[in-house]
Amino acid sequence: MRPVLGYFGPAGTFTHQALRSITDDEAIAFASVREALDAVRAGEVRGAVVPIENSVEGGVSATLDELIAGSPLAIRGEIVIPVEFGLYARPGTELDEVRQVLTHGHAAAQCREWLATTVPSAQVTEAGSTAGAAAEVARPDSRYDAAVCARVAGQLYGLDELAYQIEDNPGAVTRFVEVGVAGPVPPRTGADKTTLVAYMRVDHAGALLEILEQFAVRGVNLSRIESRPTKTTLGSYCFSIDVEGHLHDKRVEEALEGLHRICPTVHFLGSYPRADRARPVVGHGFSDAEFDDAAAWVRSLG
Ligand SMILES: O=C(O)C(=O)Cc1ccccc1
Repeated sequence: MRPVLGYFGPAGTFTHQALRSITDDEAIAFASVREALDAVRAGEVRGAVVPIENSVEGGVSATLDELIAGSPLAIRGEIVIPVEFGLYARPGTELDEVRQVLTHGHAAAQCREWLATTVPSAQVTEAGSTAGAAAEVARPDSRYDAAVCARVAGQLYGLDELAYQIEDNPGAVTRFVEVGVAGPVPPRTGADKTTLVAYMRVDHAGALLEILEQFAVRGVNLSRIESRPTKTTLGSYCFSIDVEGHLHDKRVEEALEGLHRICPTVHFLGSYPRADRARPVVGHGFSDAEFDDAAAWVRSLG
């Protein structure tokens, strides 16, 4: 295995910026989330950084699906960075000449209003990534006039900035995760998150409520829950869930035991330190000491 990290590239993607915020070491770009995670599974890289959630668009489906698509992977850490977009074109292109815009779907969604107002006649086409779009626009014979991407990508591929901060929701952030092969769970920091995927039974009413109850009755707060189709039949869903806490917190451990009892399948995708280092508020009756005390009391009953 090469002791390097992979990332969703090419150079200049927001994912690349997220990676650069944690290391200056050599890293390998992959053209898709799937290729980056496949390289982790194949042992070609020691881990990979991929986008997972955006404050405007929600979950990144490719990542949520690929994380559970093959041999077990685990999230080792998260990175949250602000995302600001610009419109970049080959030198000489004016804003009113822009007819064809190329960008990643999440970028298009976050700049939809600005594009519709400022370049109303432009057609927006989805690219594999924002930096890939910039690289394509840089080709002299490209059929695309401009790319929506990060400023670093515009500069990297020799494009001119036609506009900056074109996002419809200023202050948007994207969350990225560093993923490795599943192994021992890192120790608790006191400010951790746990990611898992729970499959819902479809044979009776209230199955989703039963999943949520496992957390609620143990005082475990969720920071994200999203449904994803299981890809088997119409109407069959699983839930991708982030919980506040670590596998070795008693309340999380017991919630996972509860899920295991009621769900046909549960994937554990890792416990890792939160990017914001915020410690969860543990309600009365839900601390480790209170769980231990309760268990000791039951044992003492005979
Ligand atoms: O295409 C990129 O640059 C990515 O890293 C994916 C992405 C796209 C838009 C917002 C955040 C991340």
